Amino acid sequence: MKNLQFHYHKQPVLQNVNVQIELGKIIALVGENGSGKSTFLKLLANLLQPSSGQILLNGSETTRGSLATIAFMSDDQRFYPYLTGDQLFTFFETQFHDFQKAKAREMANYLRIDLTKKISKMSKGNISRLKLAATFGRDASYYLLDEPFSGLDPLVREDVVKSLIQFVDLEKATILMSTHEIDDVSRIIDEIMVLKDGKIIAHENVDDVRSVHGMEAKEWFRSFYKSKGRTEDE
Ligand SMILES: Nc1ncnc2c1ncn2[C@@H]1O[C@H](COP(=O)(O)OP(=O)(O)OP(=O)(O)O)[C@@H](O)[C@H]1O
Repeated sequence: MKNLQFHYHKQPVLQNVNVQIELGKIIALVGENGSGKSTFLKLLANLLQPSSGQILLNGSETTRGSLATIAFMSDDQRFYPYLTGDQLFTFFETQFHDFQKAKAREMANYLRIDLTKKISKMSKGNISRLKLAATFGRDASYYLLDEPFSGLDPLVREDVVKSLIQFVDLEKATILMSTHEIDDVSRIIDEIMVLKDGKIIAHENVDDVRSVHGMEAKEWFRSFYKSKGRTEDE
């Protein structure tokens, strides 16, 4: 991303965002409510257009065509309510050439989802799990996940986090996920990106955080965010 800006009507939401996302990484996108995480992911997924600046994928600007390499999981809970899980997978097969029903079913099975049930009758946590199986059923290069753990209880989150590693070829793909649950993902992430008031205020490699600051990602994030808040408020 080069000098990316985004406004909703006249309200600036993202300002001067310059980041580079490499393949083969798991990245946590963190920041408080309203900091712009969903907007950022939607811009990357080409679902919103930047007000100015550029999003480059392998050196070229993203287009509708490049969506083929990007699998986006939204945090919208109103998700195809009239379909069953199985029908959803059949629909996804018609929408995405890289969708593999067998892979999606395997992940759904691992996450213990009843695919014969209508989505409108599923709990919030089960809808999140189904959305994950549908997203990772695709063979994409970039998986953009908006709050993938919303509605999941802590025990299930552990399984979900494990499945991320199991069902993605991390030699070839990147997972960028917004989360409020940094504790859950701190064991698997390579990088942490911090958004505050529409600006990326840090983008750190977790190994560097350990070696330079002598802290785990979650401790570093807490102390960093607090100190940033104080400096800006003063
Ligand atoms: N459709 C919209 N129209 C107008 N403003 C919007 C719209 N969607 C989001 N916003 C505003 O953009 C800003 C960033 O919202 P966004 O949803 O990207 O933040 P977020 O970090 O994902 O928040 P949360 O953690 O609560 O999901 C907020 O001020 C929000 O009110």
